[in-house]
Amino acid sequence: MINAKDLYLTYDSNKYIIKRGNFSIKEREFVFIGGNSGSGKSTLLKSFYGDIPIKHGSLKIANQEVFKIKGNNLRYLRKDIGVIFQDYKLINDYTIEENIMIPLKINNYSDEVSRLQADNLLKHVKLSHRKGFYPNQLSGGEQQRVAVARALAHNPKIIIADEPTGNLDDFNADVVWNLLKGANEQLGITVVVVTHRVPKNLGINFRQLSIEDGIIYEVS
Ligand SMILES: Nc1ncnc2c1ncn2[C@@H]1O[C@H](COP(=O)(O)OP(=O)(O)OP(=O)(O)O)[C@@H](O)[C@H]1O
Repeated sequence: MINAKDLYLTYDSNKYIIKRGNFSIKEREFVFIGGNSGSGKSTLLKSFYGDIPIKHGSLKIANQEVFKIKGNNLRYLRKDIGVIFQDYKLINDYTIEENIMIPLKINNYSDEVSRLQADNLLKHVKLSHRKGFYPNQLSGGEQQRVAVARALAHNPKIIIADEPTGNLDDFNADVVWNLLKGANEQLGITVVVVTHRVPKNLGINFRQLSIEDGIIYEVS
């Protein structure tokens, strides 16, 4: 699903953030990426959806060579990917239902189908009763559940999450881990998560990678 060969990533060509990256992540795998602050974890995740200015080597996501994709065609890559951030990145001017509809609209789903899908996902993340609320009327844990629903909305093959529980207490972190586990187990979605806190007792098989001095290591 994700294949990197001699992957190099840099923002300004003076210093490579990722060097000689060789790894692969198979369909349906659940993978954690660790490493010290500033080691390049977010940079690596960004490269998965084509958001790095300078890159060398090969990076294939769902059989698409990311580095060959030009401009507007990135939307075809992003069709396969759902992204979750530590700070939720919901749009405050939109209701939570409308937030979940965004990836559906981008991918040309009709209004009717988008609304239906958003409402099903709101039910899935147990927020149907908040449908017309705006993000700033929700707790952090609730906002992250909306972000998970938005990431799932367009039926992606891969979910990429950057410290998805970084702002959450243990209870809300567990809710998010269970949603990601469900996406992996029940929907067969490949999940790649950057985290400092690998959850205990996740209850599924997972693999761990770590980044040190720009080099990606297999931990387990
Ligand atoms: N847009 C950017 N332009 C230039 N340099 C950047 C940019 N974003 C990140 N960097 C640099 O790249 C390096 C890796 O940053 P990155 O955010 O990938 O690390 P990280 O492992 O995710 O860190 P953290 O755990 O603190 O979030 C850092 O030295 C950072 O300063």
